[in-house]
Amino acid sequence: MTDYAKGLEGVIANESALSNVEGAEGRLTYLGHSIDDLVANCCYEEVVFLLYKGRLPKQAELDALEKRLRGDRALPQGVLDFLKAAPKDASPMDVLRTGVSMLALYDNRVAIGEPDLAKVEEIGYSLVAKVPVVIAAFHRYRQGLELPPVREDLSEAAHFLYLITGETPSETATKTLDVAYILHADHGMNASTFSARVTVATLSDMYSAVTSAIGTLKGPLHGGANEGVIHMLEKIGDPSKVDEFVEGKLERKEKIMGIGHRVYKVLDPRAPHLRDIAVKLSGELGEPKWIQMSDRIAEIMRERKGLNANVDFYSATVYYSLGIPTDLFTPIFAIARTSGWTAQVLEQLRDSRLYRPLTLYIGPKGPVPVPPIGER
Ligand SMILES: CC(=O)SCCNC(=O)CCNC(=O)[C@H](O)C(C)(C)COP(=O)(O)OP(=O)(O)OC[C@H]1O[C@@H](n2cnc3c(N)ncnc32)[C@H](O)[C@@H]1OP(=O)(O)O
Ligand SMILES: O=C([O-])CC(=O)C(=O)O
Repeated sequence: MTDYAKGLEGVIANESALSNVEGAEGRLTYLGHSIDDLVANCCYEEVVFLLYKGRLPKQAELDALEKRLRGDRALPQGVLDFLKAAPKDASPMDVLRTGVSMLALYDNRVAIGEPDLAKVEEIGYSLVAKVPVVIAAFHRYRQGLELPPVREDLSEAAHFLYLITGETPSETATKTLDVAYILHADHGMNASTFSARVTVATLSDMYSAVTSAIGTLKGPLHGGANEGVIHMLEKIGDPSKVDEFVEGKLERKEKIMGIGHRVYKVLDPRAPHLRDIAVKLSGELGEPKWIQMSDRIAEIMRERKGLNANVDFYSATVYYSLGIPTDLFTPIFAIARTSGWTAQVLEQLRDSRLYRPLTLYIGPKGPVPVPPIGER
């Protein structure tokens, strides 16, 4: 049998200057800046600018970007009507996927064919501004509440927390979510970004690309793992039960959510940032058991399988500690990753080639006869 890279493992599919995932070293940089330095010195909006423009903004440029994003938060009435009418028990990721697709219907900048990059960039910024509002609006409506009036005096992280709770968030909560946004913004040729690039490389449009990406992020082997982590911790219930639970999973050859990575062969460099925050927040809440259970799971998996925690493992406890409902965890990942998806779509369009790999055909050799239907 011809050898091939199942799941495209190890295959280089394109060039990118945006993020560098160094799997053996456990390093992640955006445009050469380490995520550690970005978390220490920047806000999420600076990272959005970095991904779009290839360099960090000066103060006036940051101010202009913030103004632009804050001024682009209002949703078309048709999308608000859909969010209100959507089944209350729908998955927020499904609602987001449809909501983003619907936004295209109200945007006359959308065009297929040879792209107008300036317009595609405008749509990208618009999605960075609107994706959080789509999620928050659905979350409010499903509880029978109104969406609080959109505000222009709050950062991206603060505004999302304000919309879902109706209250101006604390500085700690805002800073926590801002750091999570920075850490989730971009990550090389991950599955959802790949979907976005494949879609736009047919010269389809930005909304189609981000819709594809949302559908891809949702799966539990990708962004959906953060919700799986909390479900797992709830099921385990107590630190004394961790060993038995993990051993059972390993015996049955089942996956532990939030553990393992296709590229990182050592600890995911985003995980320690999120763990530090999770330790602090769950301690403040007087609920250290979540982090105790997480740490023990990570320890067993390291020892038994040589596998480490990924970004989804501790982000789950961070969001839980902020009081965010579990089914908004993956949508929050989508909010942050919209910056990376849209920047990568722009990068794709600047030097695009259709993605079209091959299949190793393993079906019947044929020609297989086609008898009339009554004779089969
Ligand atoms: C943001 C993100 O997308 S980060 C990833 C989020 N996903 C998760 O956390 C889901 C759990 N993790 C996984 O399923 C995997 O580690 C993946 C999908 C992330 C990457 O996996 P792949 O590179 O495809 O490795 P693959 O699934 O082939 O696993 C290789 C081996 O490690 C084992 N393994 C990998 N991850 C896990 C896990 N989480 N729990 C138990 N075993 C695991 C596999 O069973 C397999 O073992 P075997 O060789 O004995 O059969
Ligand atoms: O890179 C990947 O395969 C998955 C991941 O960690 C991410 O998208 O952040």
